[in-house]
Amino acid sequence: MAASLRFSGLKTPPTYSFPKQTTSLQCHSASPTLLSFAAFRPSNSSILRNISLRRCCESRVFRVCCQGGNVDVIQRNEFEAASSGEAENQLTCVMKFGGSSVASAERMREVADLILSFPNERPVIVLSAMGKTTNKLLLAGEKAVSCGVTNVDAIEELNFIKDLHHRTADELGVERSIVDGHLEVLEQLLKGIAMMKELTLRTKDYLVSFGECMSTRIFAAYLNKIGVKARQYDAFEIGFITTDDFTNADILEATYPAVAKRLNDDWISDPAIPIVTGFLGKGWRSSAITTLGRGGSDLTATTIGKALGLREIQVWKDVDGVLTCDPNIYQHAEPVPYLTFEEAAELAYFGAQVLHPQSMRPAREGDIPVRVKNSYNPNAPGTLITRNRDMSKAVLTSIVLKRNVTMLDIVSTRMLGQFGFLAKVFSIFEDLGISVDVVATSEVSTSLTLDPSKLWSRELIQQELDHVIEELEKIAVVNLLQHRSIISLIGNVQRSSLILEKAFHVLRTNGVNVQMISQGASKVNISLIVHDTEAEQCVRALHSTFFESDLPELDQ
Ligand SMILES: Nc1ncnc2c1ncn2[C@@H]1O[C@H](COP(=O)(O)OP(=O)(O)O)[C@@H](O)[C@H]1O
Ligand SMILES: N[C@@H](CC(=O)OP(=O)(O)O)C(=O)O
Repeated sequence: MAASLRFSGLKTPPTYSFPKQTTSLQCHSASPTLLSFAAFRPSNSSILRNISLRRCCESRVFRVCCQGGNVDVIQRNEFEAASSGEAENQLTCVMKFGGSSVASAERMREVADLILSFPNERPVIVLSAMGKTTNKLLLAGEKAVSCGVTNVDAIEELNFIKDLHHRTADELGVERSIVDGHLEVLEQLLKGIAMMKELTLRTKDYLVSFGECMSTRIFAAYLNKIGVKARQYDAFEIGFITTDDFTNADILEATYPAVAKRLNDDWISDPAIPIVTGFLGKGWRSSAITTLGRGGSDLTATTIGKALGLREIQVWKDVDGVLTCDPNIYQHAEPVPYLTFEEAAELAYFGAQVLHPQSMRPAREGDIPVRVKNSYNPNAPGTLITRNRDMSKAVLTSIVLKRNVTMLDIVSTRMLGQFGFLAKVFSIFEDLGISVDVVATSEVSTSLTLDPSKLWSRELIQQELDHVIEELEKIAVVNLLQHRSIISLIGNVQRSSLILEKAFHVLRTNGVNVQMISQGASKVNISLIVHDTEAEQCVRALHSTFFESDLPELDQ
């Protein structure tokens, strides 16, 4: 059976045939640069895979790409003829506001004004929980484990959360009933935790979901109250399908067409600004609520951006963009005007709290620019993250610190010439499901660091480490070094000699010994491992050298 390409949401959907395919393809988004499709299994309409249809700049064709390569080509003018008229009314961008941006009624009002100050945009809004609600929910859960059922209603954090959401509703002039149901269930859940005397990862995710569910309901109600039509969505009800890795779930491919279809269909049939919960998903096996890891609303936003093929993804924070280093470490950090997806991903992965580590992936795959802006200072230009940027003058872009890292020095017990040593070492980490961050290696020895977040999210940290070492000691002498920090120099590795020369000068002047260094395949990151106690001082000194004094003229 030949496959066909249907353009959903169009009044007279054209159909294209794909002679060699046996699936049907349904368009779920259209933008000037990217169209996304889902391939459906004809027998039961389940999603087979997503397909990106990208504009070929030179020729007047769109190219359909399947996993294995191109499967067919469509004339661009045919598509444009089919989709014209619809594009004018499509959703244009996604705007994500983090907890700091929606921390109070006043902040919510300012965010509403900010959204309305872009009359030409038809945005999808993604919100995090208000202020520190997620932390408070987790604390309340931990207290419930040991406080006894009768004392749950006295948990300070529960009362703080109730008060914050009631007060916010009152101040915005929306009914408290918009969150009352959630607050009641939240209290029941805490009583359940108190009764069971345990807080599983699955329950933790359900517990923290109340934060985003309530902030989005209040905000949507407020927009409607001031005459701006808005519709609230729980991400786990509109197709955010994830793995069942509670507290750290990954988004599955099926999410893109499902989310696009739901948001587009609703928008076309009854336009209202979508207000979507960040951070949350639904486990594909368990059907339970999952979360995408702390700070996961950024990932929700980029996922929606890619799913709908939007023009731009905006993440609104409480800082003037991505900065040259963490402002909590060094207050003279400066905004970085431009970054590539690769630089931003390294920066996020190596610990810059400003972006979720996985959030660049959908944006890069969809080639959708990400703008990091300050909701407290909207006129600041922020940071623009795109596929490419002019690197000819770039040396160092940002310095990132990841603290409390565990490092292992592993030396083979057999001497030179032993093959398979590294393979054995890494298979041990694979078997135990532990991620490795930075590696430096020779034929018979290797030093590596373990991803702290992957360890922290588990309970048996010490036992797990003991187990790793026990396994490694069967083939090597192992030295465990804790309380180390990774300082990542994100920048133009084409200039690595200059970066290293300056960095080592700074470190020597400050009497710091580097314990490991790695410049891997990534063209944007050099990692230095130092002791935790020296790390912040190093970052400040490096910042002064790279960003506050003139660097030598660069050869072009
Ligand atoms: N390199 C960096 N650039 C900008 N902010 C950073 C950086 N490193 C750490 N941060 C911290 O990240 C915070 C913003 O991220 P986050 O708290 O997740 O924002 P939100 O909750 O608004 O999404 C800033 O307030 C800042 O303290
Ligand atoms: N509320 C969640 C998700 C999130 O993304 O928050 P924020 O945007 O405030 O970092 C958290 O605190 O992790």
